[in-house]
Amino acid sequence: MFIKLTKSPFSLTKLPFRLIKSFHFARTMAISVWRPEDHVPQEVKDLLSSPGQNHVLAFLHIVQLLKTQRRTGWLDHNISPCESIADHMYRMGITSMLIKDPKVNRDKCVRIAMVHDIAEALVGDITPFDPVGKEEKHHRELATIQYLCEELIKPYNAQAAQEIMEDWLAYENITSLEARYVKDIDKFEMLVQCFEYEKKAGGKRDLDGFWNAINSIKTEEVQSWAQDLLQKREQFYKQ
Ligand SMILES: Nc1nc2c(ncn2[C@H]2C[C@H](O)[C@@H](COP(=O)(O)O)O2)c(=O)[nH]1
Ligand SMILES: [Mn+2]
Repeated sequence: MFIKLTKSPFSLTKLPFRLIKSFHFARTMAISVWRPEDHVPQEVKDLLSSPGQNHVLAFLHIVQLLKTQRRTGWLDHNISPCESIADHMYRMGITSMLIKDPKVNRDKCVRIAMVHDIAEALVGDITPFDPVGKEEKHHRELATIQYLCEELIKPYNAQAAQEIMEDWLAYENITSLEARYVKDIDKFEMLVQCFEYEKKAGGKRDLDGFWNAINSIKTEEVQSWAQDLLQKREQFYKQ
């Protein structure tokens, strides 16, 4: 959907001609307004508009898109088949159960892991290098989680909608120790997967670009896992 800027915010008469020309271009500049509802599969729209509205089923049909969408970072490196978005979140959930730090609520980490990329069902898996950019990615993902919680989850279970929204925002804004751990596990799980793909390719695949992510890992416990992984990778490439 596009919005056309038709009203010029100031009179054109005071500007030199060269600017007027470019302003005409600017006037017709279109701003794309990305909306989650424009990316909902027709089957789900039909289900939501039918008399036998089933919000649980509609939501689960959207969650299915996490099971089928492959992770872009690997596709960009021609790794096929590769893991889906759901595969990534599942192993993050399992990893969260292993945290030893007694200050951490592990169950809360599992919840955050399970929902942190849920908006990608409609937004897609955007890498840090994607031309979409961080701001637009955040806009799309926030609009999507708000849509999922308000339109699909809340009509069935308002409390669940609130909790999922809170868990997603905690991750997005890193507002708790649990969110910090899950942010770290997000990168660590990706690096474990990266090493698994490197080993599967017999070391012939260049995935070095992923390993800078180790610098984003802030907690001591997850960083210790990552350092051990790095050592095993170095040994693998020495053999
Ligand atoms: N090369 C890198 N790719 C990265 C990094 N962090 C994430 N990614 C890829 C992996 C996914 O395909 C996609 C988004 O991942 P999220 O789990 O953040 O949704 O981007 C990185 O540091 N380097
Ligand atoms: Mn993730």
